[in-house]
Amino acid sequence: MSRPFGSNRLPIGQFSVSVNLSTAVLPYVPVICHLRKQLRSESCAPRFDSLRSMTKHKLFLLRHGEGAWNKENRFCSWVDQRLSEAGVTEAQECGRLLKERGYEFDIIFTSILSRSVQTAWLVMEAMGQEWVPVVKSWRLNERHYGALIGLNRAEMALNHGEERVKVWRRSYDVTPPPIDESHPYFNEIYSDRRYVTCDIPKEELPRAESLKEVLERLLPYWNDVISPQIKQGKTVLISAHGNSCRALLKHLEGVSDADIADVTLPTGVPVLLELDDNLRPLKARQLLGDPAKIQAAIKKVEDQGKATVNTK
Ligand SMILES: O=C(O)[C@@H](CO)OP(=O)(O)O
Repeated sequence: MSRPFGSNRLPIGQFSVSVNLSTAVLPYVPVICHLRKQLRSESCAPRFDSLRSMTKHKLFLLRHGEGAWNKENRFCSWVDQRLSEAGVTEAQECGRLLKERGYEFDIIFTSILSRSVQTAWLVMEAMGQEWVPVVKSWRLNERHYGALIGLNRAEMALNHGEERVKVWRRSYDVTPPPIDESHPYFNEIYSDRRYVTCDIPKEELPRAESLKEVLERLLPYWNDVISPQIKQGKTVLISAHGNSCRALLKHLEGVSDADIADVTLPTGVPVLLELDDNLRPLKARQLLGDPAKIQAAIKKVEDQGKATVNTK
């Protein structure tokens, strides 16, 4: 015998009752249709997007450990200095701290300057994660300080005033005078083999950069290479420089042109950013480590631009 559409027998204990499902479900049909429509509708999509976009990604930015010229208070920029003894210790301590807190990296990006590569190695060694792939690009290099390269900041402050030096060091869109062939470090920089490995011809590499110009050369690399890795769920460490990290922070956190002048990063202190799926920060950046030591280290970097400076 054929059963009428929608009718069924519902077991209730040892009995069963005949139910006409179409009658039982009928009052809920408008609600079900509404819900189905809502789930499919455009207006529903952003709600799901915003849920999805809450997914947390951890991104770590690290300014390399102290380099020899940080200690001598000279603009170092594209001159390839290795870490000082203190810089080696800073990088190792940074690695130990990250290990203690249980962080693990899937990929590391560095500039092509030795101090950022060396820092990444020391961090990974201290973490016991030496196997993690390291990818290098000139686009993460320190800002090109042009003709200021090699000069002593305190002497510059004496000759040109502290304000002028602060503008050169920390403003967003002021480009220092360009380096030219007569500069004592011109050949050392532009005849270095690493600069023929770049994704643009050597002749097109910068001769001086504002922070804005750093961001402009860094952004394509961030968008095309680094951020897809983060979106795939990888935990990324960027071991770079004071100003390349500041440029990226400005971009990710939407820091204003004026406020970025007050952002200073100390050497060897990891900065943790928690990002959603659209790579927007979910909370304020965290500088990891002892807050008092971090404050003192920030002050030391800021004071480098004073006319009299204690570099101890
Ligand atoms: O010397 C440089 O290239 C940078 C730091 O690495 O200097 P400043 O802190 O003055 O931007």
